[in-house]
Amino acid sequence: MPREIITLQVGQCGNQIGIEFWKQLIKEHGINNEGILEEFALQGDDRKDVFFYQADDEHYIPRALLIDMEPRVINYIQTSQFSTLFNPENIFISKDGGGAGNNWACGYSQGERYQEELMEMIDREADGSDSLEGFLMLHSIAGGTGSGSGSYILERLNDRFPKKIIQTYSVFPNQNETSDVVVQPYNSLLTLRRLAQNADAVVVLDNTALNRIAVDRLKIPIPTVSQTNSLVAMVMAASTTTLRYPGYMNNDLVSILAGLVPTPRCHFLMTGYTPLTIDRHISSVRKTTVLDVMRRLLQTKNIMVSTSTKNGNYISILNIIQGDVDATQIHKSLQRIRERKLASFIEWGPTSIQVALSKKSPYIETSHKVSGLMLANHTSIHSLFDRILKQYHKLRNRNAFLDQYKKEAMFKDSLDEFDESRECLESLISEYKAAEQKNYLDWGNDDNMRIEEQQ
Ligand SMILES: Nc1nc2c(ncn2[C@@H]2O[C@H](COP(=O)(O)OP(=O)(O)OP(=O)(O)O)[C@@H](O)[C@H]2O)c(=O)[nH]1
Repeated sequence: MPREIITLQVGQCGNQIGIEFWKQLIKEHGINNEGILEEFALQGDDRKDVFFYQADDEHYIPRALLIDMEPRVINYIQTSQFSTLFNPENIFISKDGGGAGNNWACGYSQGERYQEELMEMIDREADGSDSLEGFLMLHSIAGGTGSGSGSYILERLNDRFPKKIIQTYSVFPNQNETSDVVVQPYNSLLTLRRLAQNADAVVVLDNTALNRIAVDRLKIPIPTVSQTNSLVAMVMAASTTTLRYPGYMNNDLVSILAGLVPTPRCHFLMTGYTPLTIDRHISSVRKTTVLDVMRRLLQTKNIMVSTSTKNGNYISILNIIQGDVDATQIHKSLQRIRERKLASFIEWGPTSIQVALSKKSPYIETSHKVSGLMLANHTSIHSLFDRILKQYHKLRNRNAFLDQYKKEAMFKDSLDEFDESRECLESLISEYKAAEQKNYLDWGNDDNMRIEEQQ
């Protein structure tokens, strides 16, 4: 029985990374740009029905909803070579087409305004699955639509489908760039509250780290958006391989997340991938034994979040290893990593690196024997949230750029929404800091207990 997953791509970034994800998926499953299965892929034993369904004419159609408040990116997709891949009924562009002007409040209220149409699309798509497992949302947290409308949709999804998994791939803004979106700390803070409260898992895709990896590891002096997006697509495709190629374990999202998220609030995940390639840029990796791959996945420089995993501890790790590998190599590598103490884990629970061996698509040639993706829950993610909070305080202390927000009903009479979101983020940061302590499971149970702050 397939456990179907519906993908919602929201806003410019969501749709841009979405199209790269689908390009990668159709390649891996031997489906052409129009959705037709290639002759050579007719005998495949892969599970296409998790992410696709077949139309009456046998075309494979992505279980995807393309949502934006301005038409540019979706129009581009509709006039590209993938114009017939998606179900036109699953495309939503707001009637006024003006976008959300990089304003969370405007994006949120547009989500509310168009809720009927949006929920109708989601319900129709959900009714079309036999055994829906959940939703993936792709978006950025810093603009207006992906962050604001994305937040609204997350809340509605949680109300309407309380038993379904909601996982997001959330793009965090590049902290090293002078931002084109001056209010991105506001938008990020408001979105993080919804991600904390309404998602089961958030895969953090950090533009700061993606850029650094493209420059340092792949020697691309000025990476384009499309180049960083192919890194994202690689990670997204790899993180779904165990769902798409049947194996013994990790065949559904529930089992993947059960191992990665032991306490529900700490559900923000990091990724690492090796060996990396984009276009013809290949990282300097020549040798890919299982141990090499697993060791590299633990190096901060390969992790796609701009925090240092040298500080703090791993709460959990899942390595998805693809290639010609047998179980003995995995056991030996795990033993070596333990002996060398290459990963520092939390002390309040049973921990070890979980490994899923997964098939590779037979239709794509790769230059390396073994490749690996790490999905990890690491306490140092709080430093990313700390940075957003600091930037937020800078703006908020001056009450800077609040007029655009006050124009929307939600902020007209009070700015409580900001304060509540700040509290939520502060509490998330405290939770991750507490998770670094041995007595984390007692934390909050005893008023007298103090958690030592680790700077
Ligand atoms: N990695 C990546 N980041 C992107 C992409 N497009 C935009 N971003 C980032 O996303 C943030 C801006 O969000 P957008 O997705 O452009 O905005 P939006 O959600 O469409 O909202 P509005 O433009 O206000 O309607 C910035 O931090 C950008 O750097 C993309 O294709 N890939």
